[in-house]
Amino acid sequence: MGLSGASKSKIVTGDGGYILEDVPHLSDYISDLPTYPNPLKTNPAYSVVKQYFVHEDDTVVLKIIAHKSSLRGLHFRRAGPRKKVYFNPDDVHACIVTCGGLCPGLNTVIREIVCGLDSMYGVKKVLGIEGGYKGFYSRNTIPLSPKVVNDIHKRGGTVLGTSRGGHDTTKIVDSIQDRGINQVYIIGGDGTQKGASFIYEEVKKRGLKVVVAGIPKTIDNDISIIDKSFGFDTAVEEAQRAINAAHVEAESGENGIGVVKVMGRYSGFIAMYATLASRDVDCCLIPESPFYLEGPGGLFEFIDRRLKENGHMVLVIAEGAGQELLGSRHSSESKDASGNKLLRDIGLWLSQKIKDYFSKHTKMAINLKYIDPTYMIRAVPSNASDNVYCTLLAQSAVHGAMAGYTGFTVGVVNGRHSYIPFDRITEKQNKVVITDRMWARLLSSTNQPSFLSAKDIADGRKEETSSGLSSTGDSANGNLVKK
Ligand SMILES: Nc1ncnc2c1ncn2[C@@H]1O[C@H](COP(=O)(O)OP(=O)(O)O)[C@@H](O)[C@H]1O
Ligand SMILES: O=P(O)(O)OC[C@H]1O[C@](O)(COP(=O)(O)O)[C@@H](O)[C@@H]1O
Ligand SMILES: [Mg+2]
Repeated sequence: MGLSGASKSKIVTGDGGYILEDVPHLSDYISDLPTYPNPLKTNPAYSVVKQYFVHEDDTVVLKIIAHKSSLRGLHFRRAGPRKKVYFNPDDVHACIVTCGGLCPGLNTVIREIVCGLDSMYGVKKVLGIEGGYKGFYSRNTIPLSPKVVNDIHKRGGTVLGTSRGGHDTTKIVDSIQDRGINQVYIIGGDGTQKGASFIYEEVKKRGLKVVVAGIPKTIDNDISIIDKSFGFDTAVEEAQRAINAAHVEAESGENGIGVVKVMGRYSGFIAMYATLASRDVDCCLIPESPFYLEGPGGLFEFIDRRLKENGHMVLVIAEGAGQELLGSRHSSESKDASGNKLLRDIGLWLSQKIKDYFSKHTKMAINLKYIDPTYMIRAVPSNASDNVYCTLLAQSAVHGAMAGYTGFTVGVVNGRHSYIPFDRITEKQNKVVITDRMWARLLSSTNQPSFLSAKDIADGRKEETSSGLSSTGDSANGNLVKK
């Protein structure tokens, strides 16, 4: 096996086209670090475990579908406890920060980092950074202990507070250094993980023995590589409530139309999954699938037909869908503090357009109810399965940090917890692939128009092939399956 140290990423190659995209380790830039036996070995709770530690060569494959002639392809380091740790638990001073928008499960991840550090490794010093990245240099900190975080998983939001913007690498690393922090746990989405990568680079430049570990968060499920982000299931479940309400309203009125807007800036996963789960939805509109309103094959024609057939209909729209139809707003004011494009309210706009169309062009009196549950969906506590998921993610992050790995995001890849380099996580966003079988399943469940011409479909296929990623068409979650 050869190690290519020239590039930014740590690539290890092996036989049969095997590639390990490894994560950095403290020992890459600090020599002669002392190691300690992992205290899990003597932890009575873990005495039942047959194999205490993850083998140091264990890796997780990215491409799970293989052919006879397939290369073994890209792998990531498997997460989990290691035989040796690079920190004496008494010397650990950890901190946790949450950044970006809310997401169900944030408090669970905070809780389980604190409890995992304490119960598995005996680490007692953990600090909560208030209010996101800017909290490192402008806000207070909260000492966190298992007692302090005991009940927080039952609450929505984040007990630490969060924010957008304010990422100042120098000030953040100064604060880490001044406080003597040596493990930094950063919970946040794609923007946050980019920020975490800068923190890691600066820490390395200063030669500090500080681990930087990311835990990916977003209800939009738009983080690539990982199977699914925590809180997504909860968000979909919550979106169902709004869809149910819209259906009840629509069904009860004459020519009732229920319009529900859900989050999803660039990716329509919440809308797609909520639609597939509900079966009451007649049309689902997502950012990845452009649509048009008027003329043959347009949305108005479809709504008209559905109302005549069923007497009511439910439409679910992701906030990022159809933005091009609204026209652009002055670019100076259209970004948030983190640089994310601010979107106009497509749900409200579309509802008005539908009302206008029916009053001007038909004799049909419609009864439209617009429901916007966006913030309700992400402000709830995580459900049972997300709670367990958050616990495992937090523990994987703790194991990685104690083992001296750094510059990584922890994530589940094909069902296995893995350590993924920051750059890999942030290089592109996860999107619904509308030429994939999952979107076809949705189209077949709603019977809505695809709004695609034969040329659009052919172009989409060409694009996937040329980007080196192609869909097998049968992925379980509607993501690309990398070949
Ligand atoms: N390219 C970037 N470089 C450094 N920091 C970033 C970058 N993008 C976002 N951030 C920081 O990450 C935090 C969260 O980003 P944001 O985009 O709001 O949410 P999310 O992490 O959920 O995508 C903010 O404090 C922001 O300043
Ligand atoms: O109003 P806010 O707080 O900026 O959040 C809105 C955004 O939050 C999200 O739910 C998630 O965004 P992040 O993952 O960047 O936090 C987007 O879908 C939505 O546009
Ligand atoms: Mg983001």
